[in-house]
Amino acid sequence: MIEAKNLSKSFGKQLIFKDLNFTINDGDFVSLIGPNGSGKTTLVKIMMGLEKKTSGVLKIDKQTIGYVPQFRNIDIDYPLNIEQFVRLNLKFTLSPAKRRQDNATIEKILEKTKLTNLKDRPLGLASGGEKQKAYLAQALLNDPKILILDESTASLDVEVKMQLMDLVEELNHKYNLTVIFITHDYELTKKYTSRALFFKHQTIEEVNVADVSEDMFDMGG
Ligand SMILES: Nc1ncnc2c1ncn2[C@@H]1O[C@H](COP(=O)(O)OP(=O)(O)OP(=O)(O)O)[C@@H](O)[C@H]1O
Repeated sequence: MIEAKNLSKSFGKQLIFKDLNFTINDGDFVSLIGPNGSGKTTLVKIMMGLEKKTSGVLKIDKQTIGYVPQFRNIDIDYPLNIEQFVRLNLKFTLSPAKRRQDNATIEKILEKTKLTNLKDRPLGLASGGEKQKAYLAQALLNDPKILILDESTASLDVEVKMQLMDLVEELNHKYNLTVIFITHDYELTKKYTSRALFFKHQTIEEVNVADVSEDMFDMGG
């Protein structure tokens, strides 16, 4: 469970948000929506311990968080294949027993993310959706209880976005994985998320997903 009480953040004199109060329960599939610059990424950075809050309380049960970034293309000559890329998040070990365990973990994760048949494909030659699945697999490596998708579907084709989200939805259902989805995508918010937290005027408001409207994603700030 994640619980914020009067959580505030400023960068110098710039107030980003003030007195946020919300709870995210285990197994929730929540979207964080709102205009550019409203503080969505800043909030998840605070959750991940990458950024300091200014005041208030943020309680997160001691649990690992997986993070999937926005899609960025990877050069065609990137040296690793999909399996090697997913392995990057493993700690290097010389212990044969630990290596066997790691191999089993990798196999399981590739299966979970439906990458088993693609594991030898050079990442640079993989499609956009396959690359995002590889990032997802990496994020799942340490068995997180919370998965943060930071605009992870942006710049993917509609069909590919849906495939990635179907997979995330399956993980959410099967493993009660909490999903926090930062997005500017109206359709995906409606289709996949069960709760929406709307960043507006330096605060957030819980909105029924049925009442989410396109203007809430206004890019104008
Ligand atoms: N390290 C930093 N130092 C100073 N200002 C920052 C820093 N990080 C973010 N900001 C500012 O904080 C504000 C909120 O940024 P943030 O990235 O959290 O917004 P966002 O809602 O995720 O935006 P977007 O939808 O465009 O990704 C912006 O004005 C940004 O410029």
